[in-house]
Amino acid sequence: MEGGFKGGEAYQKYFLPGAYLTTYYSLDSGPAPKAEVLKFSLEFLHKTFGPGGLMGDMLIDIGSGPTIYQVLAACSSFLDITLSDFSDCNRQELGKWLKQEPGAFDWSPVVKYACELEGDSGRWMEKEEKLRAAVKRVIKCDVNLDTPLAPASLPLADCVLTLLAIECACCSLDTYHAALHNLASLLKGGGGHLVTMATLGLSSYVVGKYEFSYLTLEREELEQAVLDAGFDIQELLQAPKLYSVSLAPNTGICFIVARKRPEP
Ligand SMILES: C[S@@+](CC[C@H](N)C(=O)[O-])C[C@H]1O[C@@H](n2cnc3c(N)ncnc32)[C@H](O)[C@@H]1O
Repeated sequence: MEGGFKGGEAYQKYFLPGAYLTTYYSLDSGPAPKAEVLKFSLEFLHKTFGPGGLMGDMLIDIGSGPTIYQVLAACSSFLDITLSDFSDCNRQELGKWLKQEPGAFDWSPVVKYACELEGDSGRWMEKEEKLRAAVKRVIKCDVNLDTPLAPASLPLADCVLTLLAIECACCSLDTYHAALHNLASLLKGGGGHLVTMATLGLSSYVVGKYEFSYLTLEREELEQAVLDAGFDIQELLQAPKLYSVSLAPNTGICFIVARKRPEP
């Protein structure tokens, strides 16, 4: 990849929410690797947040981007959901869907799949309404700050969710470790959970005509970073699910559910 690390400012200038969504999140374009990754993610999230899974008052999704798939399962088990992202364009895109504005992305195929997993594909419209009601705010975040949600300040959360975002925000393994520590500070001690998903073996991915950097991680590096940030890993799922050789040539994906250790 030319030009090395491309962080938050590149997202502000060059990220195209619409292109990202149609490239990586259109389920109805038939069998495609990206659709398999999305379905696999929805299945993992259903298992994690579905009946008998994680629940609580407050969940904060970090680096939401323009997507809402990641909180479809959680909106039935958390009362107060915060979506957050570094980029203005992504927060605006989220607002379009939440307020049902013209031009909002059609998430209905994804919502229907999530409802199928819950054994109720007929109630997808109610699911969308439930999610809209559960999302209480969409705010700026920067994982590289020791107060990632500043200037907003929220009560400590029961769960921090972050998919495919920290790796885009960090230029090195050291900054990745620091970012996880920053996210740990948003959680209740001794009970708060981190749920994260990273793509393995990826160094960049394409949105539209722009190539964004992605911190290349192996499973062991991800695992160690979560442990070092003060978590005990409760579940780790690695899968050889691939995105696209031309757009995002990864070697697999990895999910982790971890519980924050009690403060010393
Ligand atoms: C690949 S997208 C992931 C979006 C979504 N979570 C998903 O699962 O598709 C990466 C996101 O990270 C955000 N980002 C980049 N730098 C960041 C930073 N320093 N802090 C928080 N988010 C950042 C970008 O704005 C972008 O929305």
